[in-house]
Amino acid sequence: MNDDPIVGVLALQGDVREHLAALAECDVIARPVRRPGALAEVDALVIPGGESTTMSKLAQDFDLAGPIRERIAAGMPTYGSCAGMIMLARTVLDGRPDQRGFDGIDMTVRRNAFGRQTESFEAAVPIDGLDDAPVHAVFIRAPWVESVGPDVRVLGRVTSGPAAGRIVAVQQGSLLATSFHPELTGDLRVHRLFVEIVRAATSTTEA
Ligand SMILES: NC(=O)CC[C@H](N)C(=O)O
Repeated sequence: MNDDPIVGVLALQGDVREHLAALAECDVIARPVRRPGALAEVDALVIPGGESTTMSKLAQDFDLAGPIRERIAAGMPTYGSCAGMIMLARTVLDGRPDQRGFDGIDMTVRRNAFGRQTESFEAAVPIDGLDDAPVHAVFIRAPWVESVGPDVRVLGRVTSGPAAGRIVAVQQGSLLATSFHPELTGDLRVHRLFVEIVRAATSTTEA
């Protein structure tokens, strides 16, 4: 029954198509989620990169903010990349005062943290659990994680340059977040890692 979990991609704004394409290659059923009815049908959710302030507003306009928060609190596996990481954070620095996330991961993130001169850059980032080679990480006006709570596992940090040591990949239970955009590179390992998390979570709840 769990052979093909249904993984939704929050489709309000951002690079939705790229995540749907990456997930479709990972042996799951990938679907856009734009309405509460579609959310109710998915086992897991991906929150794409884009602009967190816009996503926050649209989530409220589309009556998805409350239901997503509730599903996450109830254990729905969720992966956020870039703006999606911001939406999953408990605390956001340099956000808009009215922006509201889904309160998933016990962490503080800083929006647009890498600064103007390094708005976009690429770096090799070793990720815990993906040990064969570092991930080629694409950062676009990305957040970094300033601090994490005791239940959050740090999976990856920037290894060189002025931002060396900054946390850019984390996991808390079935919640995963990266500052960067694996959906843009064709490297499916982060999506596969998430699908493993989804399979583990759905098999325990339905066993
Ligand atoms: N590429 C991205 O997702 C950028 C995130 C954006 N800076 C935000 O605050 O939401």
